[in-house]
Amino acid sequence: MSTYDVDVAILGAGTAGMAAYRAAAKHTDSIALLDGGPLGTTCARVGCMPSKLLIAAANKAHAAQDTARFGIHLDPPHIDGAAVMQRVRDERDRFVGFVLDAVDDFPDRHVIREHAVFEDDHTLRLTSGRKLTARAIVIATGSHPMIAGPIKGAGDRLYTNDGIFDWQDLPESAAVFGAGIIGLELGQALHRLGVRTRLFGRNHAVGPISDPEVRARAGEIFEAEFSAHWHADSEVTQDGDGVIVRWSDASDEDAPWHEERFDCVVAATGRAPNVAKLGLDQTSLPLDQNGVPIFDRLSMRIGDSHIFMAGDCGDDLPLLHEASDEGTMAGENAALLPASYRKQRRTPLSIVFSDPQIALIGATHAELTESACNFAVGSVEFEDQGRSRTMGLGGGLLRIYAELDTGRVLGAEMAGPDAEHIGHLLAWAIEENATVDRMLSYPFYHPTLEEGLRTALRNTAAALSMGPKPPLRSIDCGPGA
Ligand SMILES: Cc1cc2nc3c(=O)[nH]c(=O)nc-3n(C[C@H](O)[C@H](O)[C@H](O)COP(=O)(O)OP(=O)(O)OC[C@H]3O[C@@H](n4cnc5c(N)ncnc54)[C@H](O)[C@@H]3O)c2cc1C
Ligand SMILES: NC(=O)c1ccc[n+]([C@@H]2O[C@H](COP(=O)([O-])OP(=O)(O)OC[C@H]3O[C@@H](n4cnc5c(N)ncnc54)[C@H](O)[C@@H]3O)[C@@H](O)[C@H]2O)c1
Repeated sequence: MSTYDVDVAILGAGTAGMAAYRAAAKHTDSIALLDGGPLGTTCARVGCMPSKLLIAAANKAHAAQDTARFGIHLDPPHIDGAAVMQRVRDERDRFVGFVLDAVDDFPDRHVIREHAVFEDDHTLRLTSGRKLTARAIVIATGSHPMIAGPIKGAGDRLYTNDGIFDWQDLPESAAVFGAGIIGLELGQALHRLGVRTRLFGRNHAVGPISDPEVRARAGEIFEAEFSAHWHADSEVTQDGDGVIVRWSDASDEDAPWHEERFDCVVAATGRAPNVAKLGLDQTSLPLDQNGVPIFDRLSMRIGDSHIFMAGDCGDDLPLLHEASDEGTMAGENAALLPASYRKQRRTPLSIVFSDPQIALIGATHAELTESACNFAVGSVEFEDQGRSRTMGLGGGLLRIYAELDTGRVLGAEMAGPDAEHIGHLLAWAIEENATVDRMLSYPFYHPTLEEGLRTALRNTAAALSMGPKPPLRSIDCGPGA
């Protein structure tokens, strides 16, 4: 007979927590899924889905303004900001509804609508003051936007992803801080929706790109479309119902300072795991310098304890599909303790839904360089690539990294058209341990963007001394291949 109130307690009913719940429920009926916050998941409420809805509207507006070069002349489109935001909210609410229905399907006895903090390794204190003991625990508490430095000066004109999808209308102007994934996606979307936008980054980051050549190419394409400063010093002050931003180029101490007024600041300056308020200091868990428990990413177990991490709170790969995988592993292992299984992780894949899209697949350029791995690089530029050119999709760069001697594809970074699809093809091939030679044996249709992938593979084979360099633009495979 158990001495604990429940077998498995799960802190957080987001993507990771719900996956943990489903996995644990296959093995035990004694579960508490705890969450006192709004249900619906970060992904559906304030993350992946509403951001992609905003981007979809922005890309429609952009396409409607970009027809003249095809010989099609339209009146400039009228962007009805209130209607744009109405669709974002309506569709977002639909996605949130799907999640709420899923939670409604969980037995009431399993769901406790309260937050929890640790009193000791097995005891949780709930918001109501009630205590709950658990044999095993999964921490799946997510993350929150980090606000630090000059942007605090924006006062109540500061927005994060937690607030902007509830806007009733689009602002006239916005200063977007952070040129990471969220900043690029939202900054470009606001610009395309007619919002006067300026993007301020740090340390020359362009999304998550680590390859200097891909980063330079992406930066050049974005800068040609909207105002972006990849390494800016800035000062922000609230000015009535707006903000004044002063900025200069941080790479040059003699650079002049500029000043511009905006309706608001959108902060996309990184996210921090929700661990600080969990009372982890009351436990025996090992913590890293940021206070995040140190766990094994193949089992999600913290040391040899009965406590597991899952999702964004682990500060590892804060992406939806990773949160789901981690939740499943953590929930199953929590229920099966003392058995705890280690599982291979999937090939890393990260996609930014900007235009050009960005994809990082497998090992990054930075990881390979730091590990002193012997690798060769082959690339393709999409500016003159047949399909990209016919569709007017614009340029971009794909660079593929392959192991010397074996020809095994290790990774790739891309900023270019339809990187979401080419990224998947590469990730699936890496998952199968494919070599460049093997990938070149796959079929490629003409004229497609995938022919650009083939050109990059042929160039990689040449760089490995495993094949001839293709003729310029791979003309032997068709025009613009
Ligand atoms: C703007 C934006 C866009 C994104 N777009 C993408 C994308 O396109 N693709 C992609 O793969 N990823 C994307 N992400 C990342 C993705 O949304 C996250 O990786 C994922 O939602 C993390 O899920 P989670 O379960 O860890 O956290 P969450 O879904 O945030 O769940 C955490 C839950 O824990 C609860 N909680 C917190 N503290 C406690 C406590 N003490 N006790 C009990 N419960 C607690 C919270 O209330 C919350 O419900 C995006 C993120 C953002 C912000
Ligand atoms: N398409 C997707 O998969 C997707 C989309 C959005 C978010 N996400 C997830 O959410 C996470 C968080 O996204 P994010 O964009 O907030 O973080 P991020 O870490 O990608 O980027 C934050 C950027 O802000 C910069 N920065 C910090 N302080 C600054 C300041 N004061 N001024 C200017 N720049 C500053 C940082 O140098 C960094 O480049 C991502 O890591 C990602 O995993 C994924």
